[in-house]
Amino acid sequence: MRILASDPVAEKGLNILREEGFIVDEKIKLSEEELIKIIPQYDALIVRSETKVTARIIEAAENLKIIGRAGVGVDNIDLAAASKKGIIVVNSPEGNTIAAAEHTIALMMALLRNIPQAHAALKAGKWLRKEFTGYELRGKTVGIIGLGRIGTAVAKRVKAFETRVIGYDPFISEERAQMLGITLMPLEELLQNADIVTMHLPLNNETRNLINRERLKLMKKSAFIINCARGGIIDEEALYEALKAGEIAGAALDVFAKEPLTESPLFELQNVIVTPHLGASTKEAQINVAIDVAREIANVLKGGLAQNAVNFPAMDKESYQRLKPYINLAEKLGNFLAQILSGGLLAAEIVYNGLAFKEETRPLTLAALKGLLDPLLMEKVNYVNAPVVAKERGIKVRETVMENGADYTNLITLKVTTEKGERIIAGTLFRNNEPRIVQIDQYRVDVVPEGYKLFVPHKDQPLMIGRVGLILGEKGINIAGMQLGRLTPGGDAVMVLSLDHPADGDSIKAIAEIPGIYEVKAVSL
Ligand SMILES: NC(=O)c1ccc[n+]([C@@H]2O[C@H](COP(=O)([O-])OP(=O)(O)OC[C@H]3O[C@@H](n4cnc5c(N)ncnc54)[C@H](O)[C@@H]3O)[C@@H](O)[C@H]2O)c1
Ligand SMILES: O=C(O)CC[C@@H](O)C(=O)O
Repeated sequence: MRILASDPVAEKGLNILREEGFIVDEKIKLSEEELIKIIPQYDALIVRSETKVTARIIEAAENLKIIGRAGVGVDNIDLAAASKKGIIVVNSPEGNTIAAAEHTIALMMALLRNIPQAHAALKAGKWLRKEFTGYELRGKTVGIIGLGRIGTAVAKRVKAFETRVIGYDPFISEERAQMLGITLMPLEELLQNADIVTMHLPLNNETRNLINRERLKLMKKSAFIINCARGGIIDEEALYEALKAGEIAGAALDVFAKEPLTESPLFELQNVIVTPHLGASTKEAQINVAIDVAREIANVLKGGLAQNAVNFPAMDKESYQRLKPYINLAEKLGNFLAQILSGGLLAAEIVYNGLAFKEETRPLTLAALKGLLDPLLMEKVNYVNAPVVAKERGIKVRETVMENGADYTNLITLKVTTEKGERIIAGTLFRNNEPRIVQIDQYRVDVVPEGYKLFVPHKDQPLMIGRVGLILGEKGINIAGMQLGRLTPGGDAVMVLSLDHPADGDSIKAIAEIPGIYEVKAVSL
C-alpha cells in the first residue's frame, strides 16, 4: 500500500511506515490540481497544516482510506467530504501541546518586552532603551479563551509568573476550572478584565471572527492579544483598526486567516509581532506528531481501530456494514430526544437489547450521543468528541448491553435525565434495515425517524386530532402521517405527526393553546 506525505513530516514517523512495509512518497508543495492527479494511487495521506485537503481532492481519492494530520487542527481538511466518502481522518492531538504552549509564552514575553522590535533596531545600529520599556507579567490578569490541552498548559505556565488566570470555554465544567485554578467567566467579561488575552480554541463556523470589532472594543486600552491557535478566530481587519487606533496595546500572531502570508497591513504596525505558524515547530513536537500519526495509519491500514479518529468511529469494514443501520438509528434517537427535551442535561443511558449488539456498541453510543448533543450545543459535536463534550459538561453516560429482555429482537433505548425529569425513546430496525421509533416516553408508537415531526402529548379526548389538523391545514401544512399512543382511554396520550413541511411558530403556538394539549415540540430529522 502507498502513503503520500504532502507536507514536511519527521522522518522518524515515516520510517515507522516503511518498516511496516508501506511505500512512502514525500511530495511537498503540490497544487490542488497536482494532488488530484496523483491521489488515486494512495491509500493514506499525511498532512500538516499547509496542504488543503479539499472536497475535490477527496472526491478524486479513489483508494484513500485514511488522512493523517500530523498536528491538532483539522480545519485544512474537508471533514464532511471525507466522512461522506468513508475516509477516516485522524489527528495527533497531544504531540505538539507543549510546543504550542511554550510558543505562546515566548510570544507573550516578547510582546510585553518589545524583544523583536528591540532586536531589529539594534541590528540596524540603533541603541534604543527608553523606547522599548516593557511590562512585567507578574500581577497581570491573563485571559485564556479555550481551555483544552494547550489552554490549560498555558494556564499552568503563566501561573508560575504570579498572574491571575481567567478563562472562557463553554464546554468545561466549573469543577475542572477550579481544579486548574482558573476563574471561568463569560467571554465579554474576560475581555473587559484581561491584561493579556490568548486564544486556544479551534476554528469552526462558531469561532470564525469570534474576536470581532465590538469585542475588541471591550478590551482595556493597555491590553495585549495573542493568537497561536488559528487564523480567522480574530477578525484581522478589526484587529488592525483597533491597534492603529490605540484601542488595544499590541498583538502577537502566529496564525493568519490566509496562509502562507507575507504581506499584511498588520505587519506594518510597530505594536504587532508575528511568526509564520511556528507554534508546533519544535524538533520534539514534530517527531511526536509524526510518530503518533504513523502508528495510527499503520494500524488502520492493517485493519485495526483508530485511536484519534475525528470524523467517525473506527471499525473494520464488515462491522461497519453490519452496524451502519443501527448507527443511523441511534443518532436519530438522540436527535429526536434532543429536540423534545427541556432543562439542562444531567445523564444519558443507552440500553441495548439483542444479539445485534453483542460485539460492538461503542459506535452506537457515540452516534446516540452525537445525535443528542449536536442540536443542543454551539460546537459541532462528532463521534469522537461526543463523549469528551458530555464529560466536560458533567453529563453522566451509561451503557447497558443485554442479549435479550425486550419485546423486539434488537432494541436501542435511550433514557435521558434532565433537570426537569426523565425522557425515553426506543427504536429498532424492521426487516433489518427499516428504522422505527417504537417508544417515546411511556407511549408505544411506530414512527419512521425521517423528516419533519410534531410531537404532541395531550389528554385523550375527542376533537384533539381534528383541531390540530385544522390549524395545520389552514396554514397549508400537509400531514403525511400520524401515530397515536395512549396509556388508558381518557388518560394521557401522544400524537406524532409527520409533516411535508416544518410547522411554523404560529401554528405551534396555536396548537399549544388548545385545552388538553400538554406540549408541542417540532422535530426535524
Ligand atoms: N500555532 C500552532 O502551530 C498550533 C499548534 C497546535 C495547536 N494549534 C491550535 O490550537 C488550538 C487548540 O488546540 P488544543 O490542542 O488545545 O485543542 P483542544 O481540543 O484540546 O482544546 C480546544 C478547546 O477549545 C474549546 N472551545 C471550543 N469552542 C469554543 C468556543 N466557542 N469558545 C471557547 N472555547 C471553545 C473546547 O471546549 C476545548 O476545551 C487548535 O485550534 C489547534 O489547531 C495551533
Ligand atoms: O503542522 C504544523 O506545523 C502546525 C500544526 C498546528 O497548527 C496544529 O494545529 O497542530
